[in-house]
Amino acid sequence: MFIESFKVEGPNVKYTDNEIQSVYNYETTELVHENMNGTYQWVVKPKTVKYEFKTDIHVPKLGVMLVGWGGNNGSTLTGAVIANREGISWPTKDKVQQPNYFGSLTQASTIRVGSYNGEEIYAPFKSLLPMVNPEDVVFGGWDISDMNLADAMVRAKVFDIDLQKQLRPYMESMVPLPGIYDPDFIAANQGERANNVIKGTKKEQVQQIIKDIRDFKEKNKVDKVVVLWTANTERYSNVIVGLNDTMESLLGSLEKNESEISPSTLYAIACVLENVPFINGSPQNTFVPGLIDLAIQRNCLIGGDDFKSGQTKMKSVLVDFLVGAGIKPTSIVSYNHLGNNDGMNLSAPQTFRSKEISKSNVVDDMVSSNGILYEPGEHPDHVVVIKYVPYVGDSKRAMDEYTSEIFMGGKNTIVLHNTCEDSLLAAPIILDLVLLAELSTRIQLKAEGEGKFHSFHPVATILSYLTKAPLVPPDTPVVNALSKQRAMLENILRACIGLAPENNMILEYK
Ligand SMILES: NC(=O)c1ccc[n+]([C@@H]2O[C@H](COP(=O)([O-])OP(=O)(O)OC[C@H]3O[C@@H](n4cnc5c(N)ncnc54)[C@H](O)[C@@H]3O)[C@@H](O)[C@H]2O)c1
Ligand SMILES: O=P([O-])([O-])O[C@@H]1[C@@H](O)[C@H](O)[C@@H](O)[C@H](O)[C@@H]1O
Repeated sequence: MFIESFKVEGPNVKYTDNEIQSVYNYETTELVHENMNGTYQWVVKPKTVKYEFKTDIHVPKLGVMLVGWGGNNGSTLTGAVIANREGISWPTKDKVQQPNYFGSLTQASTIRVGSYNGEEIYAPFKSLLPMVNPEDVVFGGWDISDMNLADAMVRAKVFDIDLQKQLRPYMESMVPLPGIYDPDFIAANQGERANNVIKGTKKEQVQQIIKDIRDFKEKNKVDKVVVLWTANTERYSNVIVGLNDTMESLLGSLEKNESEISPSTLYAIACVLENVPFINGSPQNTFVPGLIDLAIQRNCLIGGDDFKSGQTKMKSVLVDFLVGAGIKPTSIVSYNHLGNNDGMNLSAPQTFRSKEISKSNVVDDMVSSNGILYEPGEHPDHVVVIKYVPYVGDSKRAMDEYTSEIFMGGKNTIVLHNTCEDSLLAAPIILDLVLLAELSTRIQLKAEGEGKFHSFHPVATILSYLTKAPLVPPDTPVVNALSKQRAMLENILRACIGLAPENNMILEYK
């Protein structure tokens, strides 16, 4: 059964006029490798750590500034939120289509709250904690192309024509601010659209981005801004000692107008200096060590990398299932072709390499979790291929082949064909990223023994369900398995309202 909302009553939660306070006993383990009579024994010791959480329940008026606003993803998300807000429906050859948020974890998924008269009861994921309503979000942003959002929507060829016609009046007045353009970091084929760029030194460009954020905040009277990169994939920046390896070297390089600082890192510097959360939806290493250092020093949320939307999302499910079932993937071949501008940009070797890295590392944690199947250092053959085929446009076609070793020398091969519709999968993920980033900045926590409440670590691992290559703090494990990422997120939000993690035991019925 589905319920729209619920309230928790119990000793572990208190609702006040300003916040939700909770107490959560974090049940974990501590491992020791003990020498017991000459032989070493791993000893696992259950450990309970008491946490306190408090969540500010005042939902702000949120501004979302997209870098690459005029792109397929940016125009698609903007149009979709308008369609939902205005209740715009449109005829298709099958039916009259209603707007929705399908594909958004926060807006279209549910969580189990318990059983009632023998029936499982589910509630909206977004009912866990007060979140921004997407239809209250004010969108803006930058693009190196000056095309207005209505024309950009046409260029994207994502929405049905009748929907585009109805959205045009709302979007044609939306014009992206000039962006920071550096042809050295994206494919040369992007040059023809770069007619809307910020001139000046890199430092002057950063200062302009900061001014843009302040002007946007003032003009739209928003309480908070979150910036998200959905611009084109850049090549990796070279990480060089003295250039960008520390906060000081990065800021020093900015002063010296060093060419190796990428546009995405410049936007990120501006956001961190302005204490505005910055999320990277692409695979490049925007967050060079110096930027991470700066974000930590300024306690500003950063998150990424690379939206996990289709082929890789499926991979982080399938490999988790196979390895978890004791089946040994030995060969993973992931091919896809697409015809949108992202695909054109990825046709350049240096930008493709950024995407190849993020799409390839996603199985590492699952493989290293099973020493029965894999020897130390052993891993499946893993190939990623992306081809640009203009005709298919945004309708990316992914084809995967998974070959595994099974019982007694057997082999199993799974072949998938996945028509991903790139922007219709990515846009709801962008929405979740900005809403969850904003929510996480309203949560404070304190473990027993810590003197005072503090925010989550600025490197927002909490967003990892939504990214191919989760950015984590130094010395933190990377988890890519989708089910574990979703459970982590849900259980942290459950802890904020005094609910235990969903353990799926349903002991009462065993
Ligand atoms: N399913 C998906 O669509 C998906 C999944 C994961 C990651 N991504 C990533 O999301 C990004 C956007 O995808 P898309 O399909 O919307 O691409 P797109 O090419 O349609 O849009 C990118 C936009 O960014 C603009 N741009 C490029 N460099 C800029 C800069 N420095 N400053 C401001 N604007 C700039 C371009 O003019 C373009 O309008 C890509 O990097 C892509 O790899 C997409
Ligand atoms: O998310 P996913 O489907 O694994 O990966 C996708 C790639 O296969 C595609 O070529 C690229 O254009 C998208 O940006 C996205 O990164």
